[in-house]
Amino acid sequence: EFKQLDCTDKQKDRMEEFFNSKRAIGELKHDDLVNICELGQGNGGIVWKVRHKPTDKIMARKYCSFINTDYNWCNWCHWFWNSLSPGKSIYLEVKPAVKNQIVRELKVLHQCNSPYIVGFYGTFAAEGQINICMEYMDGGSLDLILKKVMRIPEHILGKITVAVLRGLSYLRERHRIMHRDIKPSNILVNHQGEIKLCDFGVSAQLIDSTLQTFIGTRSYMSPERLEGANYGIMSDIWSLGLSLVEMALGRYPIPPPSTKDIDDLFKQDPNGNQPRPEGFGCYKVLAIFELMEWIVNEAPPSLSQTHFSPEFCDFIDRCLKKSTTERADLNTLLHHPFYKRYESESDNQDVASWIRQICKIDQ
Ligand SMILES: CCOC(=O)c1ccc2n[nH]cc2c1
Repeated sequence: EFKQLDCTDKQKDRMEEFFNSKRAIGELKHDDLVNICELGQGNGGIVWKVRHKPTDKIMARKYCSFINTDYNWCNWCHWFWNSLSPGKSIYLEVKPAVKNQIVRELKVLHQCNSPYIVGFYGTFAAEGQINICMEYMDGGSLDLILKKVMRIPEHILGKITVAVLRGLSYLRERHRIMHRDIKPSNILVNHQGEIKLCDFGVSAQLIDSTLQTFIGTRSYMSPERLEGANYGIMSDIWSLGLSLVEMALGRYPIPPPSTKDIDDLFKQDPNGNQPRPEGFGCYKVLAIFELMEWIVNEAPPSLSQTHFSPEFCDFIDRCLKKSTTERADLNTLLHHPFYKRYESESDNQDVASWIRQICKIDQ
């Protein structure tokens, strides 16, 4: 798979362009950045769209929010309720020495350069928070895209699959790390049709300082990880499979919707680009612990050939095997017919026009 780590000329040009803008920016300083608007709740912090005043460059800045551990009882209650809110993970307060270690470890992000990984401008500590400045992706994350359309069409999901598998390959081959948190909100897109991963676990200390409690109402964690067993890249494969089913159906697929529910969804809106009505798919949302029991004990979700190609259905089945010995590994998936069908078209103009139409980005 080393060959697929090569980039097309267009990708090389884009990466060269990014390096040049990064060099022009130089050392990032807190006072050089001005907030424009909030982009979303990343894992462990809020993500802002910011402008770098000296160069006018637009970036995304994530604050890693820490809480102070010298909390008294009421802080603890605040922390406890806060940590149960969807989508947020809470970092434990770390001593300055440990915070410096996190900033040091995050510097590895300067070496994470791939067309499938969101660009990194730098990290710095300010006002007791760790800031991570990244490339701005004007299409946002796929969970936000999924709120604008009923579901994502299979040919777009094919391109997303190619980008995620290449991003995972890059992280494994060049940095010997897994992602640890593949899900729609950590896959970003832009109006040029680029699809990139963000929020991967590059800093071991930052991971240790993050409460590994089950945050929020959904879990993309694999059965083995939920059971506390050892987990690795195969856990990312499960998360990819679950994310693809959610984006293909337009709703979190556990508990699995009935065949009739799915047929109704597709009858209502065959190509799935109607905006999602309020209370869409108001199905029984399982409590987080019920959900995790379901993932560990029940059959995994799957797609039906009524609405999806046999290759896509088989790809999903291979990703969502509950046993890691049966689950397909990265190399197997890089040779799967569903991946092969999309790996050759590299310029993603179909993705670009789809994103522009949904996000009403002209150009
Ligand atoms: C909701 C979580 O969003 C992020 O973590 C994130 C990271 C980098 C980005 N660039 N453009 C948008 C971004 C969003």
